[in-house]
Amino acid sequence: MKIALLGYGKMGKKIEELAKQAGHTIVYKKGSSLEEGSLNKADVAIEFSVPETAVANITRCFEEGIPVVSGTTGWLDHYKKINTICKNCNGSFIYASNFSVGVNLFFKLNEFAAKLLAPWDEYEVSMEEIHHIEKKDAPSGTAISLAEGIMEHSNKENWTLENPSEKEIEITAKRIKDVKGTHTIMYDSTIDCIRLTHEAHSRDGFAKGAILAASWLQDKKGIYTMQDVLGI
Ligand SMILES: NC(=O)C1=CN([C@@H]2O[C@H](COP(=O)(O)OP(=O)(O)OC[C@H]3O[C@@H](n4cnc5c(N)ncnc54)[C@H](O)[C@@H]3O)[C@@H](O)[C@H]2O)C=CC1
Ligand SMILES: O=C(O)C1=N[C@H](C(=O)O)C[C@H](O)C1
Repeated sequence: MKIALLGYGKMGKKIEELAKQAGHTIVYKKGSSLEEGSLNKADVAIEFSVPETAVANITRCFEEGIPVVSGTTGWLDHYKKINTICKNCNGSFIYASNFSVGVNLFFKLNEFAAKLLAPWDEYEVSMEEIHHIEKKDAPSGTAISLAEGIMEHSNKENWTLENPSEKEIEITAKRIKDVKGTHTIMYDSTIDCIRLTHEAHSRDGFAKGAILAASWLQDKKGIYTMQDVLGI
């Protein structure tokens, strides 16, 4: 598979390393001060950049007819607009707040727990996410996806980073050197606490999942999710 990399930071470099090991070729790379190769030679593009440039990067791929997998977080206010552009261009697109297989299974466990705990009012749900100190957005995209999963199955209507009301899920975002991504959902009562945690040991899971999604998407048209890729 011929891959274009839009964004060449920690994730772009990790994807390059693992894609080459798996026999794929990188035909285009774009970072903030780097542009190498030709986007139109790619079978598929993988976009992990910054919130400010994600929409322009993804749109460019649609306009050039290149299927695109995006993992950049923090730009989702523009998700509807991107969907419309994708449809108008007859494009191919997958966004996931987290491409690791483990987190996508964790999303399912989260929904199961939310459904199970919904009738038990004595448990109050909250969440903690911990990431490296360079991370630009808070809370993480994964934490937002987890909160959305809880909201679908409970009386919670929103999430917040501070002073939660009864209808809000409090998310605590911590930034600690070198942490790759740890998400914990807590159901706390006066008697006990139930915790569900996913901890990434490296960025390999995110990168492998993005390559898998790219390979799955390259011959399809339309808008999909990582759940479609994994069939879960
Ligand atoms: N969905 C997932 O599984 C995962 C998502 N992420 C998200 O991916 C994004 C990138 O993460 P990292 O690689 O750790 O960040 P990073 O800060 O190491 O890299 C971002 C890169 O984007 C580049 N960039 C800036 N302007 C650009 C432009 N106009 N076009 C192309 N590239 C540009 C920067 O130069 C930098 O190299 C973040 O939003 C992060 O939250 C990170 C890990 C997993
Ligand atoms: O910025 C990161 O590093 C990560 N970002 C994603 C997010 O915002 O959820 C996924 C992962 O947790 C790592």
